[in-house]
Amino acid sequence: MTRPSPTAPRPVLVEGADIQGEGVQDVLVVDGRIAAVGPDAASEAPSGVQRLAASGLVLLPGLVDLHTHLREPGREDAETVSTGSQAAAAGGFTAVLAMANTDPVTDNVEVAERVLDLGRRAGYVDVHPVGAVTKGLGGEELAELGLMARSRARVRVFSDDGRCVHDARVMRRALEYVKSFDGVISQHSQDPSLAGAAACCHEGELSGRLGLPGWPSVAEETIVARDVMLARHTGSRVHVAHVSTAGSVEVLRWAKAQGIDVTAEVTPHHLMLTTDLLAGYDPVYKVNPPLRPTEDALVLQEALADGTIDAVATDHAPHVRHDKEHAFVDAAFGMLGLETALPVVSTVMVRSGRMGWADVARAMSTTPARIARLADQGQGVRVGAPANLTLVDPDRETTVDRALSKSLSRNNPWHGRTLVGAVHLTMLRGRVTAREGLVWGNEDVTEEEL
Ligand SMILES: NC(=O)N[C@@H](CC(=O)O)C(=O)O
Ligand SMILES: [Zn+2]
Ligand SMILES: [Zn+2]
Repeated sequence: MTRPSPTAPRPVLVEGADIQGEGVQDVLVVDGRIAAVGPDAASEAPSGVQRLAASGLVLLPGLVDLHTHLREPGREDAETVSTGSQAAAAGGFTAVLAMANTDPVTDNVEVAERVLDLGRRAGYVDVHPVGAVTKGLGGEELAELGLMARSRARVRVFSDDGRCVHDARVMRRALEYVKSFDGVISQHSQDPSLAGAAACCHEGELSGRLGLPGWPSVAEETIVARDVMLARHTGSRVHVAHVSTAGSVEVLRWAKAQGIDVTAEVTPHHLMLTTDLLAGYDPVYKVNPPLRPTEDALVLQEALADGTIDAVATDHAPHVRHDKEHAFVDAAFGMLGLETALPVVSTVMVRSGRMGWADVARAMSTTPARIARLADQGQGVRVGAPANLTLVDPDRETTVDRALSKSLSRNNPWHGRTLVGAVHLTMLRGRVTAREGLVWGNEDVTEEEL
């Protein structure tokens, strides 16, 4: 296939796609923006327009991931900004928030701008660095929150993810601080005194039987409850990362009813994979927070459908083989997610009738873009919006093959599973970044073209 032009892309006419599942329309893209939607789009198309036959496909606004681990700087053996960005584009994403638990930690302007620049150079998706809440993720001293916010990276999302900001006083001060520039704290909710570093299996009958250290639901729920009260007290925004329990959903539902400014995300794996998978001690299923029982997964699905949970976020967490292939208790926490997120959501939420495609657009694009205050993303399929678009084949079945991933890592819990709904094409500001497993970024462009 000829490579789509990476710069000054040709005008594109997307013909006959079902827009967010709400009706078949043509969409004209000119100069990286949506120029027309509807029956007149074809007649407004300039000569030389590239036609993209899209009948039978669903057109979504480009997906936005609030929670991605890109591992650069520090663990470029597991993932780089470039390889993670390629996986993101292949998965239908046009923007990702890159978590701060890198080495060095993204707790200052220099690292934040470095991640931003690496993302721009790669050119597959917009990469927005998340800033650490505390220096070195140490949980004690606040990081350069204001400086990161005012830097070129315009950081708005702050998180010590991987660790919980467990000191209530530190959390309160962080919330007060980010309020001045409309930032948000994304919390990894895990009370370390209730679920320590060794905790790796949902605490219940199975953890006892398997002899694995238990990670009780209440270790998440007490932090969620505390944080919504701190958000109420400070009038600031708190975001709950990877919600995994029915009790957390109850707290969120209550907090939202009070008007507290809290948002939450759920991962595809917590929607679909459950504790019983740990019975084989396969470390590919070891993740933080742990996979929960079916009852929790069902409540998470309902809460996503009714909006109590605002967004889907991948928590894409690549790890090299020698960190993952250990006895269960010693293996690293985390699993890949960027390339399977849309197919999993399609399978669990759309095929089941729990959500329509417009709901998917909300949970995977519009709302995450709003939470992260991204100006250029999540604006929907409407005239004037930047042409960040994802074409989905809603009926295509694929059996996941970990060897085909763009990620450098292979810790893929979906390997061998058949999912219904696949990403066909991704477009970033009018430029095709992924199509049927092929990806294009700035690295494919010569210096002259740039
Ligand atoms: N989710 C995980 O199990 N691991 C994440 C950290 C995190 O999201 O807490 C990682 O950085 O590997
Ligand atoms: Zn986390
Ligand atoms: Zn994470």
